[in-house]
Amino acid sequence: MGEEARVSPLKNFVAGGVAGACLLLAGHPLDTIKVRLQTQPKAPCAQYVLYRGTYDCFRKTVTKEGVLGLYKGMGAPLAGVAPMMAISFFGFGLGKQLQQPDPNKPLTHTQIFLSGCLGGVFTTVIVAPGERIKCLLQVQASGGSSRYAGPVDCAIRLYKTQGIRSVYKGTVLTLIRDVPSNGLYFLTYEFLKNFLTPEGQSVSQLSTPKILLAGGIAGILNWTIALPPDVLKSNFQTAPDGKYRGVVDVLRTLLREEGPKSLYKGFNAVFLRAFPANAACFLGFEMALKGLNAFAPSL
Ligand SMILES: CC(=O)O[C@H](CC(=O)[O-])C[N+](C)(C)C
Repeated sequence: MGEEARVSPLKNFVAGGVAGACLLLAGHPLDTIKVRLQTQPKAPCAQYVLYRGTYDCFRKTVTKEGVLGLYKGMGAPLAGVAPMMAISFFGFGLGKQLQQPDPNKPLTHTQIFLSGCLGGVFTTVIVAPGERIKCLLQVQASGGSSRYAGPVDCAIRLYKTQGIRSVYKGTVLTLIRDVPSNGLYFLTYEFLKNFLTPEGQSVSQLSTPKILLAGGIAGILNWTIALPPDVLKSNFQTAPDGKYRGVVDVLRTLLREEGPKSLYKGFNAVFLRAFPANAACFLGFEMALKGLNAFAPSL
């Protein structure tokens, strides 16, 4: 695919951390809205619905909790998203390196997709507990209760009451969400980078607007397949213990109670966030990588 430079999983790791910080700063407010919409209690009739949509949720959150309300639950992701993206980019780089013994031989689309999937497998170790804690905090804030004082308190209480299984509740759904979507994410970005590079130029010279465009579209496509399992995951991770017997049970219950449209709950918030957050993410990655290539070329 016209990739020229030697892939360094280590550089990918560091630059991926920077990418994660950019992703979070640009995207967390809309993530809060997404989780609140996805998990709001089912109302007996339209009149009693807590949030009528993305804008209504945004307005009510800001009115009731101030702008900082949109950044609720950011403690866990702050400690989680930068490492998560670092691991994701590392796994992607490692997957590429393992499949590309000769750096001059371009990888196929399938190989790039599989490299991205590897990143998704690696990240689940920290994403599953991070998402469990983040979703519980986001939902408790919208429900008006304050059972957990913060991410650390939440993690300790989950662990103390039901052990590590409770902290890792939702792991299978996290894998279902993140493995294929990670593959599509990186494949889309690499494909668009090559597609947008003018004939005879190097992909490493791609302009900032084109990087933003490729990153934004990669984010959108990633969420197109990640959203249905994400809805199931958010509901499963925030449900009282024993409410669902497993992954299939959440799916069946949601389809029975709210219909197939419920699998795309939070659609507007997700897609409003996906473009800017992932555009910022890939721009952060490319800038950090450039810096590393200049200051630590042998890393
Ligand atoms: C589904 C998801 O978490 O996507 C990440 C980007 C985002 O918008 O949060 C990227 N990645 C698939 C690499 C985890």
